[in-house]
Amino acid sequence: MVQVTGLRKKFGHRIVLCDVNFEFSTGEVVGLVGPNGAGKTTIMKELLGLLVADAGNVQILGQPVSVTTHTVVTQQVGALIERPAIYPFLSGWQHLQLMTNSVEQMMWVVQALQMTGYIHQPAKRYSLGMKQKLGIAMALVGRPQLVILDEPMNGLDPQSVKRLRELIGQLAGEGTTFLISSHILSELEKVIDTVILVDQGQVRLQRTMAQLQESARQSLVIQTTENARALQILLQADYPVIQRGTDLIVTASVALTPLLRRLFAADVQISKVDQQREDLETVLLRLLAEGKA
Ligand SMILES: Nc1ncnc2c1ncn2[C@@H]1O[C@H](COP(=O)(O)OP(=O)(O)OP(=O)(O)O)[C@@H](O)[C@H]1O
Repeated sequence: MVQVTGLRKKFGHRIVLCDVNFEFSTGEVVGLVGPNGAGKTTIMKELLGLLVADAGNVQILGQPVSVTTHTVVTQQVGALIERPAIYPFLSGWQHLQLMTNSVEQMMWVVQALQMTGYIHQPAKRYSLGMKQKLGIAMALVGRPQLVILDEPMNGLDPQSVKRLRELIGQLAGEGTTFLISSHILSELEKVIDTVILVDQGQVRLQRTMAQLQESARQSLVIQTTENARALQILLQADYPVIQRGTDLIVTASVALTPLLRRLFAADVQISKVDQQREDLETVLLRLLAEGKA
């Protein structure tokens, strides 16, 4: 669906993208993540042919994209980059009419994003979240094959975030491909299949969620009535254990029974045992730090 090779971009003397390469397939939901200023929005703008590239190629559905060649973008791609472009005196409905002739599709998206109550009001009366939903609706209403969303959860209430997540899942199930940037990794990880991590204008890693889950470290959280003694027993037995507040954390995947047996043998009372797995944010931060090291 999307293929990016050797993409480079400078703003003045500042290198913002240096040799960006990635690709993904039809039906994938791809998360584009990275620190502030990493280059995510610049990559999205390059994909849409909105910025001149200094070098490299972008192809969508096998067709080249640049500032002068973007037929495939106008026909097959829906996008919301930074803030939605909204005309204050037009209603939400009139904005949707700019994107499609299909009343059926307009009704579908208004209902799906729960915008029925205000869709006929002038957009100047919309709140930040209402404008954001309109921007998302405009990206989706033409039922494009590829949808590019830059921080789509910005300004949305929890119910709308959930609704958007369900909608992305439903459309992806029907074959729509998504590229979504977000800093809310806890939300993003619920919907994406693949992560592309960008830092300082380079792709640091591209992994499927299944691969990341495999590399997520497990830890064991234990609470006892005598943490100091329990800590000593576990350290003596060479367990990698630290104390954090009232928790003892064993920072590796270990067999539970022998560990508990040691504590029972010393008459330590255990009040909680919990297996935890690193979330997406922790795994990515760790992989990024390991890569830099
Ligand atoms: N029009 C521009 N002129 C000059 N510098 C720019 C311009 N647009 C972006 N930059 C710079 O390019 C770098 C990458 O910006 P970009 O917006 O792509 O980052 P980002 O990963 O989307 O960040 P954020 O998560 O904060 O949105 C930043 O250092 C930014 O200051």
